[in-house]
Amino acid sequence: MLELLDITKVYKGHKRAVDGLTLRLAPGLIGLLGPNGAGKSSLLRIAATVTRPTTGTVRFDGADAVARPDPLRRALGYLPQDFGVYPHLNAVEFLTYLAAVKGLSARTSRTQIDELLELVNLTSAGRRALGGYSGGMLRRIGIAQALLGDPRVIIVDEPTAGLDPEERVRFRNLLSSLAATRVVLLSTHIVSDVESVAARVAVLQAGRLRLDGPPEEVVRSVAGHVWEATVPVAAAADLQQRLVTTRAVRSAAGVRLRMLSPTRPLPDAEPVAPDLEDAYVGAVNR
Ligand SMILES: Nc1ncnc2c1ncn2[C@@H]1O[C@H](COP(=O)(O)OP(=O)(O)OP(=O)(O)O)[C@@H](O)[C@H]1O
Repeated sequence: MLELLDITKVYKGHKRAVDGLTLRLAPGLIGLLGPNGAGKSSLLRIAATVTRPTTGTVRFDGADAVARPDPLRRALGYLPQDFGVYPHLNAVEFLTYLAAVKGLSARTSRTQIDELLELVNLTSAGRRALGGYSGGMLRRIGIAQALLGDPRVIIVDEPTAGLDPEERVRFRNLLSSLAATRVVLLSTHIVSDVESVAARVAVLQAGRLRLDGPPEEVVRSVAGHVWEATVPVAAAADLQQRLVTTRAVRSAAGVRLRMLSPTRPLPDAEPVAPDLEDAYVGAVNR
């Protein structure tokens, strides 16, 4: 449905932010994971037709969406990382304005705004000026605006930043249910945002795809390479410098280190089953 084909993005005077990347998206939740600067936002801006790729093609339903972006724009809900609001408008006024920009009729807009405020749990705050909203509330308004017009393609850039744990779970479940019939592309550097809900996980590092597949398959990329050992507190910091560690948990006995290594990294290290966090750390350290 949405295809990003051999996409490269070079900013003036910079290295390649996206480097020859191909991603074909079908309905379902796709988690785009990557550390800061990996190129996630650049790729999402290209997919959302906000930026043009330096080279490469975006296709939507088979048609060129770089040359003719309107069909994709009409089908799209996008939450950019730096989403801003008009502080003097209240939520209903702000969403009404955006609904008009999207071309929704006044009646559809009223119904949808009521439903969306309910969905993001902001009905009672709908008439308050956005300037007085907390970071989490603004994020939820950002999510609501992305869903205006019932888009077939939903692109959300680090949508859980600033949400509290309860809101994160709510939001994960919401996107997961939307993904039953829609393309949902979500970027994050937090593995747990996508771990239980993504049908597909793509790991981006330095503008390139390092891993791409269903979570079970991605996890298999580090099978046999994950180890755990308890080490003295005094030795832990040095070992964490020398080894690729995916977790360090303090206990009464010392520090339980979880490490990635093709061979046993310490004499008393035990092999353990890998998880998505291990696969992610493995891919970005390769
Ligand atoms: N408008 C721009 N002009 C110049 N360089 C840019 C621009 N936008 C991004 N970059 C650079 O491109 C690279 C990728 O940035 P991008 O924001 O796409 O990564 P990211 O994975 O989204 O990271 P983050 O999570 O920190 O936003 C970085 O080196 C960044 O400095």
